[in-house]
Amino acid sequence: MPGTPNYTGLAGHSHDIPARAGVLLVNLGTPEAPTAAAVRPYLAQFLGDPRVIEYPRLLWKAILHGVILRVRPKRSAHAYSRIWTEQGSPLRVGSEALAAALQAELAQRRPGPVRVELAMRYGRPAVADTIARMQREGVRRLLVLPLYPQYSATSTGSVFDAVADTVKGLRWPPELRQINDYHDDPAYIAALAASVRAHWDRHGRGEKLLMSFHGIPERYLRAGDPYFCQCHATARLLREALGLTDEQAPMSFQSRVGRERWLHPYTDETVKALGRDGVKRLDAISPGFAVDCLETLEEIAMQNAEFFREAGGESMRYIRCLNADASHVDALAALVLRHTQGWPEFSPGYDAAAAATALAAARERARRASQGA
Ligand SMILES: C=CC1=C(C)c2cc3[nH]c(cc4nc(cc5[nH]c(cc1n2)c(C)c5CCC(=O)O)C(CCC(=O)O)=C4C)c(C)c3C=C
Ligand SMILES: [Fe+2]
Ligand SMILES: [Fe+2]
Repeated sequence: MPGTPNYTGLAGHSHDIPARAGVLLVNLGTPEAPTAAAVRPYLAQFLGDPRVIEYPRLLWKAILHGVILRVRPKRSAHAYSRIWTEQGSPLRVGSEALAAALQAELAQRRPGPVRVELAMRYGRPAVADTIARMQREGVRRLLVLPLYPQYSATSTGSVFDAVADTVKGLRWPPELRQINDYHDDPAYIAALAASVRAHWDRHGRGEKLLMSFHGIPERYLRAGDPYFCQCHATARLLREALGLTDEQAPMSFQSRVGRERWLHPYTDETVKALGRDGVKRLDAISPGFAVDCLETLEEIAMQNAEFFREAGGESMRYIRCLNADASHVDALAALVLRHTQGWPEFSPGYDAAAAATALAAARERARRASQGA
């Protein structure tokens, strides 16, 4: 029988629940509403993270609270209001849809009780709350999959911090595995290439395909962050899959904040230069984002498309992220299966019926205990 038998005589004790495996998808997080009041606490948590801003702490806290959090929330809220949907923030809606689709796919491919949950690094649902709840519900093995194809200390590394902090506080932490990155995963690259080809079939082919990745300060690259090289590797593999040259498919880095130098070339300068150089129809894709968000829908599809037109281009068409597309779900499911080898819940021969019976019995014992029977 899966799980640890309960020898304690304490009904509802944590041993009493059959073991299950969990997959925790983690994305960046997003404000609760497109308003300055909702954006402020989100930005305070995000920009207060020492993984994101590597700067002398006291000095940075003073700048953050004294200057940035007085100005930026209003500006960001305006940008969010341009992309907000009836269901809420695109990042949340897309991430939830992806988690649900992955849950369904894994349930089909594997016999065991596998739980897929979504947490956010900043805002809600918090990583700590989600892992603690999964633990209470019997998750004894946990795979953490940050929704960042390329590793950066600022994104993936920070997710691992949150996981480590959580595990420290648990009496009985789950067995833990973490996926660092999947920037060169063949199924992921194939899914990206297929999405570009589908776009070409529908809209015709632009003269160039711009691949824009989120930037980070160049200082972090020099300190050893592998992000820049992983972005280059993704870009090269995508070019190869599509049969394009560096010229036909340039890459760039977007979203810089502050005055220091970030990774080059910058996306805004690149689209302006392409427009000036006589490119008329430009395709753009963001292969560093699993799910569409402010940085793709507002910054690329709206802002940079406008920069391109102002510089003389005719139209820049944005190719959406893979979101909950079947090809994306298939790629992530295969990734999960590779990283969970040896876990009984994912292995053929797992007795799902026995686990379900044990779970029902444990629930019944807990119900009786709570009624004082
Ligand atoms: C100022 C430092 C920042 C670093 C370093 C950084 C790295 C980084 N970010 C992402 C992914 C996303 N970032 C998003 C928004 C966003 N990013 C920053 C700043 C840094 N990011 C800010 C201030 C914001 C908030 C919006 C704004 O005020 O401009 C998002 C979108 C969130 C959403 O709600 O839609 C994503 C996704 C990665 C992958 C990364 C390092 C590689
Ligand atoms: Fe960011
Ligand atoms: Fe941005």
